[in-house]
Amino acid sequence: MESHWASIIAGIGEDLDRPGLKDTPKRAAKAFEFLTRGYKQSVDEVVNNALFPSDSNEMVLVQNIEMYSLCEHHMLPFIGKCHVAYIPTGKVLGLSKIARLVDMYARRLQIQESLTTQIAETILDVTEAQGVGVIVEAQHMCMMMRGVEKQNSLMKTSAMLGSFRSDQKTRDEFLSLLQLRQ
Ligand SMILES: Nc1nc2c(ncn2[C@@H]2O[C@H](COP(=O)(O)OP(=O)(O)OP(=O)(O)O)[C@@H](O)[C@H]2O)c(=O)[nH]1
Ligand SMILES: [Zn+2]
Repeated sequence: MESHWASIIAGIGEDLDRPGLKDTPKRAAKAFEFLTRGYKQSVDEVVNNALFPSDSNEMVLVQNIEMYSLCEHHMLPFIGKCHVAYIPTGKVLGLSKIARLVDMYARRLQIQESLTTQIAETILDVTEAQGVGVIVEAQHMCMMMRGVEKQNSLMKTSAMLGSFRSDQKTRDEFLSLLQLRQ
């Protein structure tokens, strides 16, 4: 990646030998490795068996998980929040693991719709929940810094699985819990 960053810097007409840019290809390569580190993670490793028996069958919501991703079209950041809810059936997932799973998928090249679905399907798969609801709201730098240059548009996507899809009351409970506190 380092040599490719050097070509990009040369490509924009910059002087690779100027002192300020001397280590930039190396830094940029390292930064991009970090920004896409989700490719090196797996669900099993992230979850680390942190599933705990519980007889709760009430909704669990983790709200406002901050999220940084890169759009797969321009490789520019999209930044926002993710809200994840599920209804357990006998076991609950370690709280931090929900945020770690969000990060694992966010730290890849993504479109927001796929990111949302991947998070929801994984939580359903891991917890064997009765249902899962995921909402992502994000601002896309490719729409702000360039292109159509809209500073205030917010993209909201949702994925509703199981009872969150089939049962209107569950869906309503999710949305009202979300509104209790922003
Ligand atoms: N659906 C969806 N579209 C996205 C996402 N991130 C970026 N895009 C869009 O991907 C599209 C790519 O369109 P193209 O016409 O191929 O590329 P472009 O010429 O750079 O498009 P503009 O952004 O309109 O200048 C744009 O409309 C982006 O807004 C995302 O997460 N979901
Ligand atoms: Zn984009």
